[in-house]
Amino acid sequence: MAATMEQTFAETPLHMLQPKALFDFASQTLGFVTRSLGYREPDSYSTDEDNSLCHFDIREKDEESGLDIYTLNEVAEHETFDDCWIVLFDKVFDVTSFLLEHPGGEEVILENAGRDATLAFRGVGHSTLALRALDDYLVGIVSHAERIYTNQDSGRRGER
Ligand code: HEM
Repeated sequence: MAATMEQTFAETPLHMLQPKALFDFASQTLGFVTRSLGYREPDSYSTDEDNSLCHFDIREKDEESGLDIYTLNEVAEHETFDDCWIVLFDKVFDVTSFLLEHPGGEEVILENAGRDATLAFRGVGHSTLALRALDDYLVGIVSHAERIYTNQDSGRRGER
């Protein structure tokens, strides 16, 4: 519904208003104008998912895979039972919902929470079933400079 101005202010000449009333008038006018221009309180931005104007996705994507790029520092922010990411073969996985499902128990994954778990993962000798299960938890790829396995030139390091 369109915003409307208070009737009382509209009917009273400005010079007749007391300071308090003048202040109210000014803040109402400002509120009216800002709402008309589409301004909303910052809190309301997150709840309005339909408004695409308020949705910014500025994360860089990997050209080759199309995956979101994360630095290892960013991955390290997700190191708890409620928010657990790990890195396997340079890919980033959000395994939070998998922790309690993991046949090997949640502890072994939590020991590697927020970090590269490739060596631990490979050490167990996971089955192809386990490898396929990874897809469900993929959220991104490690930044190019920090990749160990998937850089095209990683095998040539040290030649220069
Ligand atoms: C998203 C990541 C992971 C997935 C999807 C996954 C999946 C699985 C699956 C399906 C199994 C059953 C055995 C098999 O099929 O290989 C298993 C067992 C196991 N996993 Fe994982 N796993 C993950 C991460 C890890 C990590 C990071 C570790 C760290 C050490 C780990 C350690 C184990 C262990 C110790 C077992 C038990 C092996 C046994 O009792 O024989 N897993 N995992």
